[in-house]
Amino acid sequence: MFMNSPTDENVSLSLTFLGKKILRSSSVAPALKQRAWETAAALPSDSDVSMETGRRAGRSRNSTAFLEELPGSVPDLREEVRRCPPCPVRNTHLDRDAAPALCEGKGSWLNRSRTKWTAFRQWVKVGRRANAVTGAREDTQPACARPKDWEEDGSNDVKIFIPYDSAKLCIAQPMLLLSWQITEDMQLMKTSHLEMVQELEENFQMASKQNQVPAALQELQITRLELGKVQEMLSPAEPEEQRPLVESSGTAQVDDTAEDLVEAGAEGGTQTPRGAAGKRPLEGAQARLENLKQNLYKREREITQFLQGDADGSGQEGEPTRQGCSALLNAVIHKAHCVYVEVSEARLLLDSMAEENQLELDRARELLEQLQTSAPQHGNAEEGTPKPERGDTDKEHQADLQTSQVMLQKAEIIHTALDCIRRGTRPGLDRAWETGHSTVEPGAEPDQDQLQLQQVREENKRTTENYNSERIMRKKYYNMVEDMKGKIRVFCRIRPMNRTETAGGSKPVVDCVDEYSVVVETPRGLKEFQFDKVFSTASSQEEVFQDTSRLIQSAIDGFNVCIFSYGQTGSGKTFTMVGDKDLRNPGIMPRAFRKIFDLIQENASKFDFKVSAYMLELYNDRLLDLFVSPAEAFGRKIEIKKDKKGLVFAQGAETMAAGSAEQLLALLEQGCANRHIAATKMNMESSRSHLIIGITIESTNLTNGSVSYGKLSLVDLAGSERAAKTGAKDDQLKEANSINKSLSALGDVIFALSSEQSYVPYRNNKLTQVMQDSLGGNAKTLMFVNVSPSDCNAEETLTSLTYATRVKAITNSAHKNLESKEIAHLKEIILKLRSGQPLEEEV
Ligand SMILES: Nc1ncnc2c1ncn2[C@@H]1O[C@H](COP(=O)(O)OP(=O)(O)OP(=O)(O)O)[C@@H](O)[C@H]1O
Repeated sequence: MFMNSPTDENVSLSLTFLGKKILRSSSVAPALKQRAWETAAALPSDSDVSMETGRRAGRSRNSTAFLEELPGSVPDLREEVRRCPPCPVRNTHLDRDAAPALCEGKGSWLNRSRTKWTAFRQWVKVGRRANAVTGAREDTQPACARPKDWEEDGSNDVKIFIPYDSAKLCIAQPMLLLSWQITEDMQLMKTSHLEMVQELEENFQMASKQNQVPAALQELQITRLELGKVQEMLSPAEPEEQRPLVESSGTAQVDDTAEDLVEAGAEGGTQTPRGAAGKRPLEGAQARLENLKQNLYKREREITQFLQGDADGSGQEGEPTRQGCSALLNAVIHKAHCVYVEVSEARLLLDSMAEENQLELDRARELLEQLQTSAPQHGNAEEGTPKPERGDTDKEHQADLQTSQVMLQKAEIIHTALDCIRRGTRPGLDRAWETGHSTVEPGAEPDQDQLQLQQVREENKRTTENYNSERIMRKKYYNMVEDMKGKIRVFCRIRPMNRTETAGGSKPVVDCVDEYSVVVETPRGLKEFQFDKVFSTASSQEEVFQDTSRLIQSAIDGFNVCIFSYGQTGSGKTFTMVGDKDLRNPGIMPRAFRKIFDLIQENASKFDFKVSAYMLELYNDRLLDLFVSPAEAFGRKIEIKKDKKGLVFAQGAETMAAGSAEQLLALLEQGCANRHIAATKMNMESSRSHLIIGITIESTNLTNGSVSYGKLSLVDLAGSERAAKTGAKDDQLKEANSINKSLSALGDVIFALSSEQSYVPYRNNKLTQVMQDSLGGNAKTLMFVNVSPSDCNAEETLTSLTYATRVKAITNSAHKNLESKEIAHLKEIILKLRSGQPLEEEV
């Protein structure tokens, strides 16, 4: 290729060729290829080079920078070409001179090409070597200056003729040249990297050497601080001058010198002059530690002396302060008491030590008593025996006395210490010190502070008791007022844990705080509920009934009374209302029957009573009469109606008269036998229906003839249940759905009543229809909310208690169902006329 016009582009192309890039064949005219390779070494001036560089930078700054940086890049080569004399490979004549054999056709094409290429490279090297010899810098005049005639030519265009076959090699050679150059460059880079790494290592070593001393000092400073803290802990009442030097030297002095540290470690805490700088810092720290150890031993000795009653050294220098010892001793005894309480082995050990000590104490006291009473009797010595010298005997006796006193003191101190540890009480050593006694009895008179503390404690106790009793009274009166207002009363009963729950690893989470409050442990903390009465797991059936009996009196007096139990399945509703299966623990119903007839008996001289009862169950949304056989019951249609006074009655159900409690009990047993009961996962005898017993008590006042109608409704609701928990399937699932539906309807009624809504949805379910006169009606109502104590039922328990809290808000309007004598007489006449009976003439 030949470029006559040295445009930038052409220069670029030709230099690119020289600079190890292969020319693109498309830019080479085929005709020219045939002739020769011609390179226009444009030899641009410096300004041209900079212009060129700038333009390229505009196009691709990164690539340009890269080319300019690498040896053999475009500017490099340009410079090289500029410095060197024209290439001698101008034409094939050179070939002829250099290797005539080749020119004469000897040698292969490849050999000839190689020779020419070698000549070209030698020409390039000449320029480099010349540069190296003169040490010329790039910006100075090149050592291998251009021949003068060349400059005189005034032509910058130098034509380099490369034979075509050489050019072919040139096309191949740049690759070799490139790889060679890259290898060389990489070698250079590697060398420089190694140098850099070495330099960095040296720097790092120097820096770490510089840092080493401060780091060590810092470490030692921290050690000193820690030691200072240890000493502080060990000697709370230590005199000022014994405090660790660290306090005075400050905490952030990282640049402390080794001398400072030696100072800190000086023996006995006294300062060593700064001149003692030959010691190493660690030695100073060790000395300090040694000093601390010595202090600790000293303290231990002092305390031991103190405990042994060796107060002889009082007033001596270095004696521990009384407060310090007392505080420390208290702390030790407190810790020992904690261990005694918590570790059974320690308890055993201390108890056995106390027993041994007691024996020792008794022995020591006995011995001392003997010695005190048996003073040496010099005159009574038996005849014939040599009389000891009076002075010797006295001395011996005195010595024995002293020894036994010491023994007693020792035993008493140990006794005090053991007693304090066992009881966790503060030793009365301060008082012993003050009074000069070395021993203090466990029951020793407390000091003024203790007396005050005792008084405050007792006062607190009294105040708490007063508060509690007042709180209970307040609740009681509040309930009475609520009762008078007609509020439904709610009792809560917690049943005991059953075997399944205990075996399953459940734990109780429900507890009664007092007789009006119950708390449930929930994941979010304790939740407290207040009721008119709370019965704990320990409450008996009798106790539960006692609070209920007042209502039975109301029924006798002509009020409409309803007692019902509500709660999760298996929570103890039937147990509360009916009792256990064989009625060894009768519940409210049998007890109520007895109570009715007891009261009737009591009032027999004033009233005439008639008692009748019906017994229904609501099973799968059907009301069934329990006084007839199940088969017959399914054939009957029972409807809930209301009389003129708003009292509910069951039309179509048998009503049985009862003249005694036994008759009523028999009826109850008969009814319960007909009731639907089945075993579920939650309860072996789960009631699958709601049980409703209505007992009507008609009482006629024998004095004025007035008649009152009291009604006692006793309802044992079926338990709310989750099918998954009870394992209910098929028929049981149907039963459970019906139970839940009716309870939900009851919930709606309770919600409407408690929120005083104008419409109460009694008619939505047969259960709510039956209970209409008990909830919000003309009744005194008592609800039992039965709960399980177990954590596995905690969710249901919370639901039940929340439900029951709502019920408490409902107000009934209870009033006596009373008729005057006249009305009663007129009613009787109407009945007789209707039935066609003759009317008796009144006298
Ligand atoms: N206070 C209690 N003391 C001793 N045992 C009790 C107590 N309460 C309940 N139980 C026992 O727990 C079991 C379940 O009680 P109960 O049948 O009364 O539950 P329930 O609430 O009526 O259940 P369901 O709604 O399924 O009929 C019974 O064996 C019962 O004897």
